[in-house]
Amino acid sequence: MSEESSYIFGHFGDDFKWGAATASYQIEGAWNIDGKGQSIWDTFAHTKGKISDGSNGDVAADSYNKYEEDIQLLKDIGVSHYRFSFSWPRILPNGTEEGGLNKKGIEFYRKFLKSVVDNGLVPVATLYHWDLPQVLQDKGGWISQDIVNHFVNYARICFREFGDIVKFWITFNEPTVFTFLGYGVGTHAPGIKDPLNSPFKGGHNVIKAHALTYKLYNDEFRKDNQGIVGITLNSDWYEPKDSNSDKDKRAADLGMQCKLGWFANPIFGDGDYPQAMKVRARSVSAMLGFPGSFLPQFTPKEIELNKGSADFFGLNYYTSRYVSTCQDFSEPVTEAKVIGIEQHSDPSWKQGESEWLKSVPWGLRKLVKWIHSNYNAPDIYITENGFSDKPGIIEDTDRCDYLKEHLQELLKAKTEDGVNLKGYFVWSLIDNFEWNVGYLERFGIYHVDFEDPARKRTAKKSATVFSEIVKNNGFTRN
Ligand SMILES: CCCCCCCCCCCCC/C=C/[C@@H](O)[C@@H](N)CO[C@@H]1O[C@H](CO)[C@@H](O)[C@H](O)[C@H]1O
Repeated sequence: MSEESSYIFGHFGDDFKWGAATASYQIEGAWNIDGKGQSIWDTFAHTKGKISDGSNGDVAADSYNKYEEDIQLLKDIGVSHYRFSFSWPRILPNGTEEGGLNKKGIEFYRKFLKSVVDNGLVPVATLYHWDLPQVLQDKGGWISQDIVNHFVNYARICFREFGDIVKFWITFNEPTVFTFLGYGVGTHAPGIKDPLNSPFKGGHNVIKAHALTYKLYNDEFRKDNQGIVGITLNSDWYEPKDSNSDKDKRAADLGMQCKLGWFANPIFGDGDYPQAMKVRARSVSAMLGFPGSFLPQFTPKEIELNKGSADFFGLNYYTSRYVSTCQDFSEPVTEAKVIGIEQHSDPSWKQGESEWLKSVPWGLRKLVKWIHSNYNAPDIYITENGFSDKPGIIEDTDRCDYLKEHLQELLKAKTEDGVNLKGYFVWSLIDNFEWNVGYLERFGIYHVDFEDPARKRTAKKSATVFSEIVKNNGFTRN
């Protein structure tokens, strides 16, 4: 089952962008400071039993106060771009402008952005990295149709307040994850368990909100601000368990269509959900006595709006799976059971500290090639890629190997396969709050001491290894 790989030398090209990524709830802290409203992650993490180590993001890496230091770290590793996210409730504590704009929140982000650009870095802003204002969740959150306009209005405020500085926008981070884990299995905020209905209703609203936000930028901001707007989707690569089995090949394709295609096909494909996903949703619905399909339908007008609503494809990649077919639908309902597949891994794959994360570099090359050929060769930015280990490791050899090996595969995809790869952002710049597992799994190339009130940052070995690749813009012979 192993895949051959070879080491190559070469560079990514002059226009390739290097960066590091973070997200507001995971690093900022200051959860109730300077007028910030409560987010669903504040509520969730403050609820006993939801986070493995009982922690929360109240202080996190304290980047609200230490962002200048973070910017210095970015300069130290030599990247040109910083991917961060705006906290919606820091800007709109009650979710909407009518509920009051938080001037201090706007001032904070303008100060932060000024420092980013004054230091010669390019800001890449994610509008939504999962911290929905709690007030909006109380009105139904992503399941409510009203959220579409609320999001577009929030986006308008960000374009208006920050569009002179921010030219690189990502509407959503990983919608499959926040809809399925947040509204399906309930391990993420807001903790709703309804695997066969709510994630798909929520996802439908996310796609509509994304497409309308893209239109908004085109109609009202693009001419003056000259920026780009895209979305970040995540996917594992699904490889047939037996490459000679047609059944396994179909299972792997179904996995790709349901996981990546769910959001990619409407935006980068024909404007609608993938046919295979629609068929699967109808058959699962029939099996469970759900009338029609749990997958909502777009109107022809919505399909037109969805189609082509991104200037680039943001991709987060962490791991891959071998896949075979599976008809088991016993409790608990998992993502794989909904899709109708069984997932397998190879014992030789290096295991991260996160149970779901195994290092499979060749999967990334196959994934970007798949995107290239299925969605008409879009510009692709790897907006996240990284490896987890235990707290406290500074000599993080496994992460160094992971980054080098994944960048090797990307170099092959770019130089040998002709994939339009435009940039790479490591996840993450610094150790941070890793959602439902708190601080037990670390992804930073800089260590953060969460016991220290000063949240001291220390470079790990991977910071040096990564910065060397950035400096060489690839892999050179010494
Ligand atoms: C009939 C159709 C059925 C479709 C069903 C599809 C179900 C999709 C379920 C998705 C669940 C995915 C769980 C995987 C999660 C990881 O990839 C995720 N943790 C990655 O998140 C990003 O990575 C960082 C490290 O975990 C994280 O800190 C960052 O904030 C995330 O952006």
